[in-house]
Amino acid sequence: MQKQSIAILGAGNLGLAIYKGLETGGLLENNQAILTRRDTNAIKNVSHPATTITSDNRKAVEDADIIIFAVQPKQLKDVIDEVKPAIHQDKHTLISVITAVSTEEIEEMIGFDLPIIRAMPNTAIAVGQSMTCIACNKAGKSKLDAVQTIFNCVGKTMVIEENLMQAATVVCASGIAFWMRFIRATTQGGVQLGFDAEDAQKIAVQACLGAASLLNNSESHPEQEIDKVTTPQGCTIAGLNEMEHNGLSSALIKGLVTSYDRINKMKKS
Ligand SMILES: NC(=O)C1=CN([C@@H]2O[C@H](COP(=O)(O)OP(=O)(O)OC[C@H]3O[C@@H](n4cnc5c(N)ncnc54)[C@H](OP(=O)(O)O)[C@@H]3O)[C@@H](O)[C@H]2O)C=CC1
Ligand SMILES: O=C(O)[C@@H]1CCC=N1
Repeated sequence: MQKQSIAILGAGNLGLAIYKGLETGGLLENNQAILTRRDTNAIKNVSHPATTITSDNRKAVEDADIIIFAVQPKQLKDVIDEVKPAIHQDKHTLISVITAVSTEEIEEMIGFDLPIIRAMPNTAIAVGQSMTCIACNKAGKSKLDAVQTIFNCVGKTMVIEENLMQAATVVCASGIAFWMRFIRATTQGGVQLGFDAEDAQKIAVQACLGAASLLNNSESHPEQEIDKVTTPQGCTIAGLNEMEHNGLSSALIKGLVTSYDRINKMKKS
């Protein structure tokens, strides 16, 4: 890939996680990163020499080829108004990781056609394990491969239709929080059964990783793997059925749908 400057406008939780991913994925060896936020003192533990930290969004855009918008949804319009004069159709590729804002809405805010990619990574991007769902506007199709190459360095990618971006936000991005709660609850159970918290968490994390790897490394289905664990009249089926009597699968599905519906409300507010 030809040397490029990547500006992340809004180096908060996700913006910094993306930056860390670019660093650990080796993308800063040949490329430059520019990080912005208003309170630049809050950007900690950034020492890679190929990095500039600034609160000047417009200068960042002038100096960048790829611009990643990573501010909160309500902050986007002001940021776009600020940087619009520095955006050039033939120079810039815009990537937005912002929830509930379509490529069409971004195009309208900017006022002219240019490549816009919506990417929905998750915070595991910091450790190179994101799933990043990607969609684009018409002009963005020519940049899709290049953007996918970047996100492939920090996990896996899936190109999707933009109308699935809301579902991707819930399953992929919010998914990190949902799995964390599952791991935490397992840890709490482990503590009640006798492990100290540190050991209980280690076991919960490795069991979670193991379950994911079983599916990741084969064509298997979760129920096939469950059948291999559940000895007749054994402890696993007893525990699993108790969880289902208490609505485990139903609670998860309802939670996903509630998150999805919340995005619709964010769109209207
Ligand atoms: N967190 C996550 O896991 C995910 C988040 N997203 C989306 O990513 C976006 C960011 O989320 P998240 O990182 O959690 O939010 P944060 O609030 O942590 O980050 C937003 C950052 O934007 C900065 N910011 C605000 N206004 C400006 C401005 N005018 N110029 C430059 N920087 C500015 C803020 O810093 P300061 O106030 O100092 O300027 C802040 O650091 C959201 O749209 C969210 O929907 C998507 C997927 C996952
Ligand atoms: O909670 C949120 O709204 C954002 C989007 C997905 C993860 N964090």
